[in-house]
Amino acid sequence: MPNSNASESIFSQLEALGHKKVVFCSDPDTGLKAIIAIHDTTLGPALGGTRMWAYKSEADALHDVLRLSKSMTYKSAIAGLNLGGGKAVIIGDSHKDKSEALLRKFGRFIKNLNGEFITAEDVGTNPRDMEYIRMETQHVTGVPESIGGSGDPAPIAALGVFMGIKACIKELYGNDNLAGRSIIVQGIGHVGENLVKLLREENAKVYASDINEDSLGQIAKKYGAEAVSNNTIFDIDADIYAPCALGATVNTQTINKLKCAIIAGSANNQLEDESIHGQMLLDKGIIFAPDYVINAGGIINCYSELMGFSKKRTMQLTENIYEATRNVLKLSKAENISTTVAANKIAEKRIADIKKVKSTY
Ligand SMILES: NC(=O)c1ccc[n+]([C@@H]2O[C@H](COP(=O)([O-])OP(=O)(O)OC[C@H]3O[C@@H](n4cnc5c(N)ncnc54)[C@H](O)[C@@H]3O)[C@@H](O)[C@H]2O)c1
Repeated sequence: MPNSNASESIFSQLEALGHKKVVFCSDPDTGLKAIIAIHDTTLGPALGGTRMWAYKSEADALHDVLRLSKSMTYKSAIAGLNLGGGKAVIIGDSHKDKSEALLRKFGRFIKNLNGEFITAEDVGTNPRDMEYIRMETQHVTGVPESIGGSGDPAPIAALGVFMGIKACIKELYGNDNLAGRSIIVQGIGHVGENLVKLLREENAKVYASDINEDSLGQIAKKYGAEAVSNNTIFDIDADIYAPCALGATVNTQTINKLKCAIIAGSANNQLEDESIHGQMLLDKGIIFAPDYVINAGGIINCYSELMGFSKKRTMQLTENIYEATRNVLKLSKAENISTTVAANKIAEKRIADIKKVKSTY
């Protein structure tokens, strides 16, 4: 998790990122220490996951929740959802410090926000935890399917990434057929495996890598992908690199090695430095599908759960990621700006436009 600038005042941090509200939740009885950050609610209630992490300091936890909640505003805006951006962090070790009482107490804090913030699972939390939160508040998504939830978001997230990849292929080659195209998928976890399946169904050549060699071997065999070592992926001459494991894998060192023409994957915050590496990719002519644009399937799944949409409607909304990605690539080309800057501009324009709509009571 990124380190904070602890010396900066809390209000100047909120002002710098444009947050409207931050709630500190403290309950010594259950050991709960949590921060809920609401970045923007122009488009709708602020939705974002609850991350449980053993932060080194409270300042680091605040820094993380502010950064993550802002990116949720942009993710929902560009996906065309009527949701604002928010996020919560619970400070603690998810393996040792989690309890029913802690999660239910946290649910009470969410309840007190009267729907301004809605949560979901994230790093360190799971559907069972959401079930506990649900015992205290309606304002939670990602509960198990058996109690009316939308279930595992990974297949939907993978579909969104797949549509984003197709949009990039279309931009470069004039058609979006993946047959015969080659792609490196780094990280064959929940999203990565579903992505490999979709790619292989369209006869793309898939190079798969993962640090977990056992599951890599099994998954590669199951879908007819070629298993490759994580150390060699940047030497492979493939059309597309799909980071589906960790953030910051796109940096000065890897950009200089990379042979691919397109980067498009599910991992959050793929660029080590958004402005430096976004510009580097633009200069090198590598198409970068901004992660928050193409990995929006997870939030679309949550939105569908809230709205009571069918699976079919969820898939349709996710398929719109194709058009959203095309629009980003077109603006990037027209204005010679990085795709990240282009995506931010589109998201900010939608928020500004809807703010005007909402000015009439
Ligand atoms: N699950 C979702 O719905 C969803 C939605 C949006 C974005 N994302 C993002 O997509 C990424 C993957 O999510 P997931 O749910 O599939 O996670 P996951 O934990 O199921 O899978 C991650 C995989 O990456 C592998 N991995 C870890 N470090 C690696 C490395 N250095 N090199 C190669 N492989 C490595 C792990 O072994 C694991 O198999 C994450 O960044 C996540 O934040 C996930």
